[in-house]
Amino acid sequence: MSTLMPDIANHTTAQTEGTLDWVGMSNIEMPMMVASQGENERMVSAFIDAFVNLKEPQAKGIHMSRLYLLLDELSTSNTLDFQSLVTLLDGFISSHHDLSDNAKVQFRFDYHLRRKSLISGKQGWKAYPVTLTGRLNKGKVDIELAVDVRYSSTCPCSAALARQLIQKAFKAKFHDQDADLDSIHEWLGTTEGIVATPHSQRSVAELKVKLNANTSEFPITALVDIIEGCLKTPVQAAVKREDEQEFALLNGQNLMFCEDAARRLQHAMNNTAEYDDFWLRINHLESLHAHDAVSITTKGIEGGYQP
Ligand SMILES: Nc1nc2c(ncn2[C@@H]2O[C@H](COP(=O)(O)OP(=O)(O)OP(=O)(O)O)[C@@H](O)[C@H]2O)c(=O)[nH]1
Repeated sequence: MSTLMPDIANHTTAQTEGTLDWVGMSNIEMPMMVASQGENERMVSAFIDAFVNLKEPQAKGIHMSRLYLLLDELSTSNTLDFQSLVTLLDGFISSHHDLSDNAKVQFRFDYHLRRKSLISGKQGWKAYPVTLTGRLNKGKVDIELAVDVRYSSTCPCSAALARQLIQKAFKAKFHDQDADLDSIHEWLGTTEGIVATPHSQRSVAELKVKLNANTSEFPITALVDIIEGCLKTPVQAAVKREDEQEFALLNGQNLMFCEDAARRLQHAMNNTAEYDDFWLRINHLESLHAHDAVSITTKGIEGGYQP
């Protein structure tokens, strides 16, 4: 059947000759079974980019269907883990012999985890955006895992300014009185007492790590735990009032600029030996400004991630 059909990719030459760095498909939607350390294998709905280079200047084009069908095979008959990702990249290149010697693939999906409330013992789902990227460049495999974690950050400068206003209001109210404990206590529970509150904002920590060849399942939960453990104020799922009060306390005790958050995460990652390299970006989606406060850093190894 297919011999009767014109085969442009095989039987014509390029209108204009030239090699291309990447050719492929973007935003392919497929379910994928993902293997993540400590979790049962889980189906996710992935958006996939698949590319090979075109090293033959006269060839009309690559064979998109071959990349697609290799992804489809992974989706229907296999699990996405470190080894199957490497095999997929090998398949991209071996299905394009003479045309390609580099390949890359990226899977973007939300990975859901059950997370506990702070105090009440309730649980709820949180969705973590995950990006898995594999590259096979001149025979060298490079597998990278990235995860975004949302959290709350309260501005230390704003908190200090608010405290100053509270002190001022206190002096104005009680300067000419012998303050008794009960009336101060009552006054502190009013908006005249706590006359100002610091601004805080929803914030996003983006963390990318290079996985080494000993990896099998992806360490998604481990990365989320590192980020949430060091920043202390991740956004919550199920929240009762006691959880909200604890969250307010955690915010008050973890005042941070974007520099503070980046240094905390940098410190935590430097104390973790498992990853060959890391890159992180902290985004504070300011409520004081209409723009974001951002800090970026890396492990700082030679030939590694660039900030
Ligand atoms: N290379 C290329 N293919 C495209 C593009 N847009 C759509 N296609 C289509 O992708 C389809 C699949 O291409 P191939 O993989 O070469 O399909 P095929 O010839 O049936 O498959 P093989 O026999 O394995 O080569 C073709 O129908 C192309 O027309 C494009 O921009 N570039």
